[in-house]
Amino acid sequence: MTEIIDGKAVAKKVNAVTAKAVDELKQRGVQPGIAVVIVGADPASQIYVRNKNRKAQALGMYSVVRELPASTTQAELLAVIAEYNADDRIHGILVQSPLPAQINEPLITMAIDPHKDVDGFHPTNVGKLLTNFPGNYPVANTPRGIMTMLAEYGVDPAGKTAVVIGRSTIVGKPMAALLTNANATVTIAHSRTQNLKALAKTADILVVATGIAHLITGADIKPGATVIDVGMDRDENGKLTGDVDFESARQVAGLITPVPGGVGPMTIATLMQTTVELAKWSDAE
Ligand SMILES: Nc1nc(=O)c2c([nH]1)NC[C@@H]1CN(c3ccc(C(=O)N[C@@H](CCC(=O)O)C(=O)O)cc3)C=[N+]21
Ligand SMILES: [Mg+2]
Repeated sequence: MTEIIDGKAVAKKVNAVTAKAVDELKQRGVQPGIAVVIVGADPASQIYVRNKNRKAQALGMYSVVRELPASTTQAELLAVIAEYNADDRIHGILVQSPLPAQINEPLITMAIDPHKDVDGFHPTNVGKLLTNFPGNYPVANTPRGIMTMLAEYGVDPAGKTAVVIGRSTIVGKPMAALLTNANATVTIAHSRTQNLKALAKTADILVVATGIAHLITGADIKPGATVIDVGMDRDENGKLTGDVDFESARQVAGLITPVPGGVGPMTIATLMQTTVELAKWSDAE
């Protein structure tokens, strides 16, 4: 029997723990704060930013959204980051991607104080993840949220064959690192991978983050596998859909995330969790 992983329900559990942690920090005089910076008026980005802001406020955090025009220069954006790096009310800084062409995205990532890097994209934090460094540091929220869902549904990656389709800095690479650190045997596949679908079918844990709607179908899935769909694609009718063809995949998978209601809500919940952790760690310093 296939079980559907309820990302909304797991997110709710995570958010309940976060709300308690916010209260505890507030009693010590610290209100966790997040700054989200958005450059340009991409409507999809604006919706995510609004959702993040609403969730942060609902959890009792301090939340600011800075909307900058699409014409913002590299220097102007760097100045905004410097401002939040120096602002003691802000523990997490998120610069929403994508950024306009005139902005050098890696340089922006590097400009964020690694202790305020709520996305976990700064090379210092990526390096710590890759080296399985001890101690506290932020880790990319989408893959981390996926690890939380796996744990919640009793999926232990140790010894399992995992295939991650997608090699982005945001999802694929940190996902592979987390699964490797959890003792899975991990392959990263991508658009140039030969025999991609045959490879996918070897996976006990299959994570699909390609941006190609319904790339993976039931025929490409090992019976009983855990299938995690990171896709946020639009179908012919403009409806949100995943990289996995849910209807055929659910006939074969053991566990599967839906889109919407899977990875997305967990990303936001984990972002809030990370913000509170950054506040806690900075308070302990
Ligand atoms: N620096 C940065 N960090 C990010 O974390 C980041 C980013 N840039 N740029 C854009 C992407 C996208 N993203 C999503 C988060 C939650 C949902 C989400 O909650 N989705 C819901 C439904 C959304 C809907 O219905 O439209 C779901 O899947 O159920 C989606 C997308 C974070 N991103
Ligand atoms: Mg989802």
